[in-house]
Amino acid sequence: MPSVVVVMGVSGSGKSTVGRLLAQRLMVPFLEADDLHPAANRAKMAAGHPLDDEDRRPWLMSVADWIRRATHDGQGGVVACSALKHEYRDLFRQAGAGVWFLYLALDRATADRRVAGRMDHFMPARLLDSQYADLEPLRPDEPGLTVDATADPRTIVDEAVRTVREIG
Ligand SMILES: Nc1ncnc2c1ncn2[C@@H]1O[C@H](COP(=O)(O)OP(=O)(O)OP(=O)(O)O)[C@@H](O)[C@H]1O
Ligand SMILES: O=C(O)[C@H](O)[C@@H](O)[C@H](O)[C@H](O)CO
Repeated sequence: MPSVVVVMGVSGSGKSTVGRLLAQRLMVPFLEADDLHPAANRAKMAAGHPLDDEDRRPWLMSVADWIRRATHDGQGGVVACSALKHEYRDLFRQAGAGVWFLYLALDRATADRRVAGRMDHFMPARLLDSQYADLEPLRPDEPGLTVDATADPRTIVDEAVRTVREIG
C-alpha cells in the first residue's frame, strides 16, 4: 500500500472532495494543503495573480514536511494538493517512501463551471488559465493513477482504493 496518497489536479478538479472521502475510506489522516498556504499566497491568488515557483516553494516545503512525518510515523495519510508540476511531485516523493498520486484529470469547460459556481473560495475563476498552463499531467514513470474527474466522487474513490490494494 502507498504510505501517502496525494490527490492532485487543477483548481476545481475535486481534490478536497475526493481526498476527504478517500481518507475516510482508508482511515488515515487528511491534509488540505490549501490550509498551509502562507497568507501572502492566499492574498496574491485572491487578488487575481497566479502563484509562481518561488511563491509555492515555502508552501510545498510545508506539505513535504507533513508527508515526511506521515510516512515516518507509519500512520500514512491523504493530501489534497494541486502538485501541478513534475518537480513539485518529485519533492513529495523525496519526502518519504511510498508516495502515490491520484490525478483528477478535468476538462477546462467543467473546471470553469465548477470554479465559477463557488462563491466561498479565495481562488478566482480567471486563475484557471494559469493552472492549466502550469499543469504537467502525471507521467507514466510517476507512481499513481489518472482518473476522469467528472465521474462521481465515490466511483473515483472506489477505483483508487481498488488500485492501491492491488499494488499493495
Ligand atoms: N466528481 C465531482 N463531480 C461533480 N462535482 C464535483 C466533483 N468533485 C468536486 N465537485 C464540485 O466541484 C467544486 C470543486 O471541488 P473541490 O473544492 O473539491 O475541488 P478542489 O480541486 O479541491 O479545488 P481547489 O483546489 O480550488 O480548492 C465543488 O463545488 C465540488 O462540490
Ligand atoms: O498551486 C497552486 O497554484 C495553488 O496551490 C492552487 O492550486 C490553489 O492552492 C488551489 O487550487 C486553490 O484552491
